[in-house]
Amino acid sequence: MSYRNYHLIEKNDKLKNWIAEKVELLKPENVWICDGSLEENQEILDGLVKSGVFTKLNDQKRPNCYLARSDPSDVARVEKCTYICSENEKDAGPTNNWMEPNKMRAILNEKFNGCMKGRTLYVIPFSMGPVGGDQSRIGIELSDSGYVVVNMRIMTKMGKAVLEALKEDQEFIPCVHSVGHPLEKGEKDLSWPCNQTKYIVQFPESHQIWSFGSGYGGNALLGKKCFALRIATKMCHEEGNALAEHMLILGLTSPENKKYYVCAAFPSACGKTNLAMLNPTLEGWKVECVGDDIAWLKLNKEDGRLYAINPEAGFFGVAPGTSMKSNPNAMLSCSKDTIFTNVALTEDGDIWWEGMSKEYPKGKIINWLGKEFNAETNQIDALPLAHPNSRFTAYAENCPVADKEYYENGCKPVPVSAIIFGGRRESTVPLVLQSRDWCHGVLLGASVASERTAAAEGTQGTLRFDPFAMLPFCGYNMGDYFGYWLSFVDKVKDPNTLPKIFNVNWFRKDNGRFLWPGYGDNSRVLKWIIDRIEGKEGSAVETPVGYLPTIESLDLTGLDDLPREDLQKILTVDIDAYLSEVVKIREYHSQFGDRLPAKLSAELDALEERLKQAKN
Ligand SMILES: Nc1nc2c(ncn2[C@@H]2O[C@H](COP(=O)(O)OP(=O)(O)OP(=O)(O)O)[C@@H](O)[C@H]2O)c(=O)[nH]1
Ligand SMILES: O=C([O-])CC(=O)C(=O)O
Ligand SMILES: [Mn+2]
Repeated sequence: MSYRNYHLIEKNDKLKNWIAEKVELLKPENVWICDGSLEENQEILDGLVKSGVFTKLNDQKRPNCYLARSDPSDVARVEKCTYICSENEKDAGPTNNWMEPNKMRAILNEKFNGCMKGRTLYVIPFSMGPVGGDQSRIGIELSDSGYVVVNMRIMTKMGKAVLEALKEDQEFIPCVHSVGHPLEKGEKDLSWPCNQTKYIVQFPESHQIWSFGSGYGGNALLGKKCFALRIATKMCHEEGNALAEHMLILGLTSPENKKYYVCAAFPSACGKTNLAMLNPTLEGWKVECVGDDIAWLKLNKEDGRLYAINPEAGFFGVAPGTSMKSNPNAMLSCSKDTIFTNVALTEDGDIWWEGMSKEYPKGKIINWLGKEFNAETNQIDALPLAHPNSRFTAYAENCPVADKEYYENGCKPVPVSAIIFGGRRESTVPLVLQSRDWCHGVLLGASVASERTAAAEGTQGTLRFDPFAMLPFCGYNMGDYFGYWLSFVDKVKDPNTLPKIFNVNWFRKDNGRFLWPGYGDNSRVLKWIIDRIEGKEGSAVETPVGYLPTIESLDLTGLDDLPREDLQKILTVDIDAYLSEVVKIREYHSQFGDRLPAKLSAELDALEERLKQAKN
């Protein structure tokens, strides 16, 4: 077996043995230990272009950018094929697919046996969080996909420095990934090899990850959803004072120059990236981006506060709908050094997607499937030009509003003042509300429901519960996870040191029209949240579902066009709608049986009681 860069692993016996064992199973043609250098990256990129996987974009327009088109069947996370294989079925809980670990291991052994024939096995050492950081953790991904290597180099801290930091007795998370398409001698490769059979498997007790058959995003970039969420949730629960969450982290500076950090959990494709880098329409306010998808939080026992890091180093952002108008900072983040997946290619070698501009670009366009389209002839069978879940992979540090204080000082944990939950809800849920206290806030998280999006397979638009926006990402029983969240109030001397909890909804509609302008105007809601944190008098009214702003307490300067009836609609609590919501939440929670914390049921009962009283 020929190894490239063998010296990088030579001193670590545990790592060396693990790799050797896997090489025997996977049977690759050769092994490439990634050092993470620019030269190495360029070599892999050039190879991907040569083999037709990548198209290099126009260097004048998009320096150092590439386009990949996936197989049409491999465009999103596959939740049906995602498993939590705990020893005990009950520990995976009713919201996860489960299979007996031994049975799954037998399947995986069969699937992975020889699956890398004719291919290079890349060894990808990566750190989630800054290399050597207090809250950071290390993983090693084995993959037969060059696409995965160049994406992991953007999404994580990847390469030699990680191996140097990894001590022999230190834990690393072993991640094995294959596209599941071995090559026989002389067989020509596909531009996006994958397998119709897919397995995305987490073994929570032994902290192992195995992924087979897909090359796409959350299925294949194993540092992201598999490690930083599914395995990390389990590790945090074991340790007892940390959380791994599907949350953005933003720094918010007020006109008084006071800085606050806010985390927000919304389900996939429900606005995290947009909120994380928003340009406030309110004068004097500044938003800086720490992270747009995942937060690792840790309780500091001394001051009773939660401190957050972004375990990722890049954005894997939703492309459609992103424009210089809706999210200029995301557009600028992907103006260079970016990998685009499943977007359209324009005649001048640039990219395009629905919502980037009102009009189609001129000339010949190649859609995400490789089909030709022209604005003049307008063949509708080539639409949409970009897949609804097409994505850009961009360096966080290329974001114009990347939080300087954070990124230029070694990514040290930041103290969190507020946690926001939210989802995509046409009706019922108001623009913003504050929880009564921590436990009521946990109920808000446990009750998040959202209309389905393109980020995962399934019928779009139908409502599904997605507690804490973690439904596809919790690595253990979600009932236990609710209990764990509740327990934080008992871990601190004064509950006031914990972040205040809020719920938002940017997506209320009336006859198909959004009632709230959203995007940069969401800064008005952030300002209200700060007013609440600072205890500003008269900023809220108490309602059965929590504290809501009055129209007067929202800063609407410059929003004269917004009809006041619309505002009234999104700031009113519809008691009857909430009463039927309570029934649905209770039914949803009942699946957790004896793992549902009594304290959470009591919170829900109390909410129902308050609603009933308001009705009478
Ligand atoms: N109406 C409205 N749409 C929004 C708003 N914020 C985001 N969106 C749209 O929601 C979609 C997804 O937004 P993102 O910010 O990419 O979602 P995300 O939560 O980061 O998604 P993942 O990366 O899948 O976890 C895009 O089409 C946005 O244009 C808003 O305030 N109002
Ligand atoms: O995991 C992915 O493929 C993309 C993502 O951020 C999500 O779906 O939440
Ligand atoms: Mn996400």
